[in-house]
Amino acid sequence: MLTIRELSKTYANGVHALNRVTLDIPRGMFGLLGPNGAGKSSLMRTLATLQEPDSGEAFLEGPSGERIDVLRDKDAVRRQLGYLPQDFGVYPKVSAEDLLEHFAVLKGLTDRRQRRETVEGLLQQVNLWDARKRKLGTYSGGMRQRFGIAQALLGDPRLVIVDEPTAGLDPEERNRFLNLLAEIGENVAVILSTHIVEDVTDLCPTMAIMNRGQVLLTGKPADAIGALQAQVWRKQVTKATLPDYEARHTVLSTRLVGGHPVIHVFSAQRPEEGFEAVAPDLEDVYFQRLRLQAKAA
Ligand SMILES: Nc1ncnc2c1ncn2[C@@H]1O[C@H](COP(=O)(O)OP(=O)(O)OP(=O)(O)O)[C@@H](O)[C@H]1O
Repeated sequence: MLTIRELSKTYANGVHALNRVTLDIPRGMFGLLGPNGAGKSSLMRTLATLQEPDSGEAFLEGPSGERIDVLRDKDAVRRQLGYLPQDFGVYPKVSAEDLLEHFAVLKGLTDRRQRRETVEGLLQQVNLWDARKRKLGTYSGGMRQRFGIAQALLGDPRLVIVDEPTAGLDPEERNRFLNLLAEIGENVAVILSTHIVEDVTDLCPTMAIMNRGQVLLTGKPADAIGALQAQVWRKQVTKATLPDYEARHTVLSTRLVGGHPVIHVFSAQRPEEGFEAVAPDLEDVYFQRLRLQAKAA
């Protein structure tokens, strides 16, 4: 659905935000996972035609199978695009229904009856129908994000980009929001950028891990997890000995369990006495890739 080739971007301050990013993004949910500053927003903004890369290409498959040049044919891309930016702001004194109606006009839905049907349908789809007359300023974070998805879906986009949408949502709102995205992903390509590993584990059939402008891994989460089989080991240690373990081993993560640090270590063999093998998960994959990159630097 979307092919990205060798996209690079260096900002005026010298930061390499994108370093030859190459990705193939199919229909369905695609998780773009990376820590803060990885370059996710730079990539999302580039695909949303809001900023220019220094070099590289990107092509989107159009409704009749035609190739749309994302970097050159911006209007054609925008007609196929729904975008929920990281800092999506709403007018607090306006109702959801009125603002969505307003966005629909901007999106070119000129026929009044058709527009009303679209707005109603979207408010129902994102479960805000009962709250449609309320001012957006009274909405919870999750409701605001669901409103953000409604505006992104105006005009039946084939590509939906959502940038860090679950940050700051409580678990219930987060689940609700992710379920909504999964439903949308049945028909179109949805790129979900996030630094929350579970967002990707729970619902993305394909994914990429990104850091410092580079793609460190791309593929199916299950394959990446499978490749780490029998190479992740766990041990409970003390706070005092933790730095020694970190010096001797590739420590992927440290978690306090009952006040004691429990470490996950990446190693082809049992690192030493007292370590037990654990089934790897996507968090192990994520940290292993970040550690490998740090070592190579
Ligand atoms: N307009 C800009 N000018 C200069 N540097 C920038 C600009 N925008 C982003 N950066 C820098 O580029 C790098 C990548 O930023 P980007 O926002 O793309 O990352 P991110 O993965 O989306 O992280 P976050 O979740 O914090 O937004 C960071 O080091 C950031 O400080």
